[in-house]
Amino acid sequence: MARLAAVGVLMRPKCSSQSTWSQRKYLHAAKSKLAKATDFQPVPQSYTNPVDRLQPHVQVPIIPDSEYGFQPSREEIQDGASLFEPKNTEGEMFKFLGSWPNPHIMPKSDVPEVAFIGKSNVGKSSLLAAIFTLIPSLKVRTSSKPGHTKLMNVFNVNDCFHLVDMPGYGFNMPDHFETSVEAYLKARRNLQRVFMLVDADTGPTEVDYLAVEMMEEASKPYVMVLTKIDLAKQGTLIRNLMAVLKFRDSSKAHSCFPQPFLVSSHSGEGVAFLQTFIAYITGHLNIKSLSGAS
Ligand SMILES: Nc1nc2c(ncn2[C@@H]2O[C@H](COP(=O)(O)OP(=O)(O)OP(=O)(O)O)[C@@H](O)[C@H]2O)c(=O)[nH]1
Repeated sequence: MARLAAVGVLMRPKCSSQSTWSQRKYLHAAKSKLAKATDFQPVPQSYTNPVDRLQPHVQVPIIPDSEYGFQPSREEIQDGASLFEPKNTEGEMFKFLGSWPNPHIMPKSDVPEVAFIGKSNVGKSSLLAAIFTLIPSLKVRTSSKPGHTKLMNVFNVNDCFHLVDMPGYGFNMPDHFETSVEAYLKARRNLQRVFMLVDADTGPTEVDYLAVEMMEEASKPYVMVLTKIDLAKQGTLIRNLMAVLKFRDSSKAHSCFPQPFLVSSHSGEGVAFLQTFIAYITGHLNIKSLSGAS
């Protein structure tokens, strides 16, 4: 728990060697393997943490109890997820606020914001669509074509917080990526947490580590989220989860929340758990069992 408390407050100084995104992108040959639709077994949406179903297949604790920062009860997860349910039939408290290419022309706001970042096609827009699944009036556009999301799309949740869908990096990333995403991370004052999405089937790639560098340089706290867990075979999922944990334990991950999250936007697994975490870190859910997980 001490370690979790530290992550909440301890933002290390910026790295001395500051490289720009465009420098980084040339360092990287983005040739990630395409996710294969093997072993697809949808599971019903649940109010559990998907890590729990992997644990029986691993001899050592995947995440030791001492490292768990966020372990809400089933009732607390139901409460957290209910924040994403419309309070009236129109769902009018949920709004698409707009799209912007850079943070300087975005309307200023005091409402806490969380952003979803990841490489092209990792499933950012799909995750937002899954989060808003009970709000049919709120359409989030997804595409199988990588690099579809070019602007920063801001959604208002119940006037409690904003969720921001960021342009993807890597293949077909927009030319203005540096002036949009990098500038947003550095300039946006109400940004509370970045959700760094990684494909569960391929695991973290070089280009993801470059994005992590960007967040470390901006001193922004981030959380690792493995997406498309319905596509990854169990062994692959465990291996890639371990890779994320190994990275978390490295000297490069100062601002990383210790507990990764697992989701499938198609089957819904892990979505309620993630919704609860968002509700919690933006200050809209009181979880009795937690003290230092923010
Ligand atoms: N099986 C499966 N497919 C998914 C999941 N999430 C997304 N996809 C698919 O992956 C593709 C890309 O999803 P998007 O949500 O558009 O990805 P993105 O990260 O917003 O993409 P960019 O616009 O390129 O940044 C789409 O064909 C989705 O249907 C998932 O959880 N499971």
